[in-house]
Amino acid sequence: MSGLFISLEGGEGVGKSTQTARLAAALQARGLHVAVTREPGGSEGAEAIRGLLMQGEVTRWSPHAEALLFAAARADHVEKRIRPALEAGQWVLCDRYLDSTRAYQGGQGIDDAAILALHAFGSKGLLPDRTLLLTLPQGAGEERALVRDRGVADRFGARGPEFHAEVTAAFERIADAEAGRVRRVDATGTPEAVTARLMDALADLLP
Ligand SMILES: Nc1ncnc2c1ncn2[C@@H]1O[C@H](COP(=O)(O)OP(=O)(O)OP(=O)(O)O)[C@@H](O)[C@H]1O
Ligand SMILES: Cc1cn([C@H]2C[C@H](O)[C@@H](COP(=O)(O)O)O2)c(=O)[nH]c1=O
Repeated sequence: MSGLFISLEGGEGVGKSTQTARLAAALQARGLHVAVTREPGGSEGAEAIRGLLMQGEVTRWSPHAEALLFAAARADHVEKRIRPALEAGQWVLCDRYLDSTRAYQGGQGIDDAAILALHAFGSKGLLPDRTLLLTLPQGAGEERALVRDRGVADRFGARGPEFHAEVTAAFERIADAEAGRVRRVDATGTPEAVTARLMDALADLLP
């Protein structure tokens, strides 16, 4: 039996980690077996690459090098963690996945076709069954993240508002182009309200 693969996407601080945990609990309460994971990371090798990607100066990696590192981390994560969980019949909830590369590295000029080619090579093109795109008014997520991180941003959070606006626009383009896979979910309001919307966006997949 094969499980289902769900990714949660969106810009900085929109509530993906909060909602990944809440959604897992809601699905478990329905008797489903759920594996929770995240990117970059999720396997031993990918977590090591995460350290390289998240620390240091904004200019530590070029956009091309970054795209390769994310693809390498994802290849390990898919092989060691995601595919085995799916093959064991689990629902895999992943906090960020391929669409984050398309939005963040795409937003720095890396061609979408090149990112998809790397994904085809590294991860045999594995796509989520459903992607939940959390949306907030521009800037609201970055503000939440700034409060959470007490003003100390990582290599990506430290970039300016224009960059984050481009990331949001890229996610929107993906959602428009791949409406069968990607569902937008309003991330305003209480965590409880957002989880209820996420469950609605999965209703057609639930047993
Ligand atoms: N519905 C909500 N209302 C208000 N605050 C929230 C809500 N959901 C999450 N938060 C808070 O906003 C901050 C960012 O949430 P979270 O870490 O889940 O976002 P994220 O999308 O995973 O962030 P990142 O993009 O940095 O990984 C946290 O401090 C969290 O407690
Ligand atoms: C998967 C992925 C992530 N990023 C960026 C987006 C975020 O700023 C960080 C991850 O931080 P988080 O707090 O764990 O969300 O990495 C990216 O640029 N490209 C990617 O493929």
